[in-house]
Amino acid sequence: MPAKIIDGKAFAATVRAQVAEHVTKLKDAHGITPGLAVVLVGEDPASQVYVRSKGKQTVEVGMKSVEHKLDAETSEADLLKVIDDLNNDPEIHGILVQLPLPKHLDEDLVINSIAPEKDVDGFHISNVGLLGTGQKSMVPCTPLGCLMMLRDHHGSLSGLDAVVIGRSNIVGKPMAQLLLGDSCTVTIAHSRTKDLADVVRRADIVVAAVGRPEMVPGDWIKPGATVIDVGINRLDAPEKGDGKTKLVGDVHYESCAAVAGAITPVPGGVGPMTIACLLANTVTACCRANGLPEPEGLTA
Ligand SMILES: Nc1nc2c(c(=O)[nH]1)N[C@@H](CN(C=O)c1ccc(C(=O)N[C@@H](CCC(=O)O)C(=O)O)cc1)CN2
Repeated sequence: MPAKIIDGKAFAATVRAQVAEHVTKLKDAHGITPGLAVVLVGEDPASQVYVRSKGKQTVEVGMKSVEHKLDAETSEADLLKVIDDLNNDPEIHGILVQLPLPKHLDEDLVINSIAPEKDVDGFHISNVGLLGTGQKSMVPCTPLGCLMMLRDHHGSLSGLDAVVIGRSNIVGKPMAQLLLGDSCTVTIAHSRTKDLADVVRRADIVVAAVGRPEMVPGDWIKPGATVIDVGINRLDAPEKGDGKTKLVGDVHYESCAAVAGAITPVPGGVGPMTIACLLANTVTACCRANGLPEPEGLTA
């Protein structure tokens, strides 16, 4: 039987609708409008697209959107000043600094200068520690989106064998923590893992987040397993015409879909969930800041 395609685009639309509903309640019952500030340093083309999309979707769900676009040579001191002002702005409940940053800026220092309660990316060391110890935190958006899709597909994840391929701070490590929190047996695999194919073959859930185009072939996948593809790799596609490109994930879609029970496509899988979860995190941060109940089902 062919794999079920987990439609991240449609799922993200339902998350945004839930966010919009909660935003309306916050405005009507409490006169509060959640506010999200996005900071972009430099002109990376992909980052510009993502930041534009974040601003547009923030407004669409009824929240306040603020964008700070700084030039590529911005000094660390100037960037930290922007963040400090946002930390102290009562109308801003969420702050995100788009990554990657230009090389001269210290990413850890910048992220850790965001007030942890406004860190809607969940990258601040305090949030990392809280998540790692099973306490209430802000949860990184991409892994949160993956978790939502997995819970929706499986119901309970308890006792399932999960392999996360990739050990980044943004996806691999928090994804593993979230799966552990849902009582999976978790393995984090990476470029030095021995017998990677055999490790992956044991998994009921495979999350591929290595950033290597189509690295996981179908014969690594256990029949019926769920495959979550976090990779977004742009490749040349001469077959589509001169100068054309295509997006592929970290798994070889056709061969994996032939064996898996369920799979996320690229594009239209995990990617759209990243921004939907950013909006969800902003509402959550706003509720926490105002001592109000958080929306159900939008956090880990
Ligand atoms: N501060 C952050 N920086 C970055 C993050 C992040 O979560 N926080 N993640 C990525 C980029 N990203 C959001 O910022 C992001 C990536 C991809 C998508 C998406 O919807 N992708 C589409 C395809 C888009 C295309 O055509 O290129 C899809 O997969 O369907 C949304 C957000 C790095 N930086």
